[in-house]
Amino acid sequence: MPARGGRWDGFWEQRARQLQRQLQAKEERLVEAETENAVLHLRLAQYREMIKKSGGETTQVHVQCGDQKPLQRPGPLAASRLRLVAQELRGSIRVHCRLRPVLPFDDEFRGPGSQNSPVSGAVAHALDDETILVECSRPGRPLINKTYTFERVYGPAESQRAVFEDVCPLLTSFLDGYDVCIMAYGQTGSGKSFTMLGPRPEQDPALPSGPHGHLGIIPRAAGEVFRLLAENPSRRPEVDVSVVEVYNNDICDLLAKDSCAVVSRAKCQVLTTTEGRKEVSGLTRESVQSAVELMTLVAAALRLRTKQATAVHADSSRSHLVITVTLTAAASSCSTADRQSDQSPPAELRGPTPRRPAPGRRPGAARTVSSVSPRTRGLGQGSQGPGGQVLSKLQLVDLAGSECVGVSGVTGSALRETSLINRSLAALADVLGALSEGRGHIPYRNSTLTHFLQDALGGDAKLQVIVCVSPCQKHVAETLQSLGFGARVRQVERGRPAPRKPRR
Ligand SMILES: Nc1ncnc2c1ncn2[C@@H]1O[C@H](COP(=O)(O)OP(=O)(O)OP(=O)(O)O)[C@@H](O)[C@H]1O
Repeated sequence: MPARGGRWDGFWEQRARQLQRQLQAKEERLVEAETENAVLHLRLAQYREMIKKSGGETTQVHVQCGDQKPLQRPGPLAASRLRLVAQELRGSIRVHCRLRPVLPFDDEFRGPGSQNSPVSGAVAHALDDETILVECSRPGRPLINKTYTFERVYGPAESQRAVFEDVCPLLTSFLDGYDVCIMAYGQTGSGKSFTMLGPRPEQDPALPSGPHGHLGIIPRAAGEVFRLLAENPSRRPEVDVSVVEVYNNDICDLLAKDSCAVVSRAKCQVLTTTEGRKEVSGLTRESVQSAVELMTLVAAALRLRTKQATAVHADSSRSHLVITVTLTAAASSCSTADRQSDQSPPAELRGPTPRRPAPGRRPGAARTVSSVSPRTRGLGQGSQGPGGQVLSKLQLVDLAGSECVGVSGVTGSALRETSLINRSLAALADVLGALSEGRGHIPYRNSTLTHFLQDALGGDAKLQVIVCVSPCQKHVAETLQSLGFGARVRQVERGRPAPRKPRR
């Protein structure tokens, strides 16, 4: 065996790298096999259910005739549950991609680099539910097709409803005590606000009760959370909401009012609690009793959000928007997920243990607006739940868009905004890159955005990233960048969730 030190160091380093690569390849195969196993478990459960419903007749007939029909494709809800199971096996992060349609404004705005390009020509295509293809052409070079796979890919024709259906299982997790973060990422004008909020929600409060086919995830989620809570009022749920924008690296409280009740856009700081969690100091948290109340607050906050027309998008958001819904409720004797559907994954496939509040703990701040004193909410005080109370946080994030300054044509203060947006998004990519490589130091503090979202990015929250992309030729560089970001997020392994601990 070679001696240590001197020229042998290189040998050992090379050997270590080789073994690490082998280990990684084996681990990837293991995760794939476990995911397939989970899918088979669910199919088996579905088949057993079908057999039960048909009194066993179908099986007998199929067995006698040697019927080898392929398994039925699961319905949308079953498919959502399957994706959730796959997420849990992958370590609580899933990445979806949404390709928006070519829109009239794609022809209106032409950046300096796009004069000769076919503006409305779609070069990105959803090949199937999980694959997106981008045609990359460069002058004098052969056309290259690049494909990316995600847990789900939505084509241009897919509805807001279809996108929301995949988010729904995360909302049941939220009610069961898990922290959840749903985040839209993408280039300016790629459809992030449309996906998260719907069209022009600050003008129309986008109340979930109305007949709005275009409602985005946030109003639909508000409706769904309160619908689920109403199913089990004995949990005595309390919901509060805060809305902030991260603008030019500052956190601004969009619900804050001064002593004359005039909106103040107070600036806040990120703090670390004694439990090591990130909270925002002095943040206004309004107690809400219904989805309509929640969305009315959101709509008011959206009117304060910083916007600016650019050459790519006439109504571009210049800040990252984070809506945080906090739920405190008595623990349910059986989880919302269990009650909700007979399509629940087997118990051994469920996710991490939900977080419980420390006795008397109320995260957040001095200016919390709530009708109930935090001291009345200690563990074990709820009369319903044998395990006391659960506390969970749902963060809904509409990021500002990445953009190429040359194409968006911004100047002056907008240029500073753009540069800070791009820097914070680069910091986000760095954090996820560091997490995916399992680095010892994760640079959360390089930007206010990543510091604020630290618990969602590297903690035990269930994180869903929706990468939004434009189909147009003129945006192809940004599209590839966004898809690369999504692919990187998929590499993040945050440890396989532990089985849920029984509640006492
Ligand atoms: N899937 C879609 N179907 C129809 N219209 C869409 C879709 N996605 C986006 N749009 C429209 O495209 C325009 C740009 O979308 P949106 O405002 O969501 O972009 P964005 O990514 O949030 O941009 P920015 O980062 O600049 O704020 C809007 O007019 C929106 O209504």
